[in-house]
Amino acid sequence: AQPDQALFEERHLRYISLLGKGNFGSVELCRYDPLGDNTGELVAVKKLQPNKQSTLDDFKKEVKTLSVLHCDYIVKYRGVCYSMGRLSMSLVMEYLPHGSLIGYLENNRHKVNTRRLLLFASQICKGMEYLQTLRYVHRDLAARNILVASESLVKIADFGLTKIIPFDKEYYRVTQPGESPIFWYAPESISESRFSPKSDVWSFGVVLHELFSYCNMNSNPKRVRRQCNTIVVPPSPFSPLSLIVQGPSISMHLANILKTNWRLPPPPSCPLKVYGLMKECWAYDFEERPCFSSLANEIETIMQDERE
Ligand SMILES: C[C@H](Nc1nc(-c2c[nH]c3ncc(Cl)cc23)ncc1F)C(=O)NCC(F)(F)F
Repeated sequence: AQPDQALFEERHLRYISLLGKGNFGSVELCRYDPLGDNTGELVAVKKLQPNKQSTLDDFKKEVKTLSVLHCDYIVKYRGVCYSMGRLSMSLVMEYLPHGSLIGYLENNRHKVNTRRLLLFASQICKGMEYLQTLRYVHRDLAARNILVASESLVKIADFGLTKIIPFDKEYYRVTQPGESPIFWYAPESISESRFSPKSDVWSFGVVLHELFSYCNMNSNPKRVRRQCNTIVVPPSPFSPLSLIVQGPSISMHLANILKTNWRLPPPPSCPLKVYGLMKECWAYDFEERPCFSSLANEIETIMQDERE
């Protein structure tokens, strides 16, 4: 295996705790301790539980994707660990002790001012800009999938839904959409399962909203299970939906209100210029949405003003 494709021997991977679960399997905190003296490094190990949603093939694609990404704003790939012969494999990544953005912002609200939120936003833009140079669409950009490396560094993680846009097309069309984070989805992704760099920009607008709401859950959209089409949305910015939506399907309902140009209102004490950025990302027509490089510039300009 190539040097960066490190091979981790299962017998030296010591389980410490469960970090979280997704619709693919789980991520565990482990210590890779070949010397057996607890001096080994802490790693995050993603184990696949193949189910209807995700297969070993999807997982191998996720490993392949992460292994070629080298960017300060993307969680580092460490290698793989095979068990049960080569039947099952785990993805080994760097462990970031501050955890995901959601928990961090809820617990450190006092420590995080507007400038810090804007710094995080510009880092996410730069990570996404890098991803797009390789023709990847993330498809699950959300605060829950951003990790906090330090008080001044965040990284994009969870490439489980990431796809490569074919060389001869400008977008990726998904055939069997599984459980969809529709409140982070652009209209064209909801109604046509069409994903492009501009649909990631729409999701980035929702991440901006999460950042400036300090991921305060009761002012945040929720993930809904597409299958059930019946959810109870607690009173939230999606208030037109804060009722039991049944029948034709919540996603068509959402697509319709987005068409009427309804959008999430600005989070409390969100700078107007930042809300302006969100609205740019939420242009109904994806051609009108900015690209991540221009978003990064606009954010840096607002950061200057915040400094004065
Ligand atoms: C399913 C896993 N969930 C969680 N992971 C961690 C975590 C802390 N520190 C970490 N260091 C490296 C990794 Cl890969 C995860 C964590 N904390 C809480 C979780 F619920 C996950 O991957 N979530 C996506 C993202 F990584 F973006 F947060």
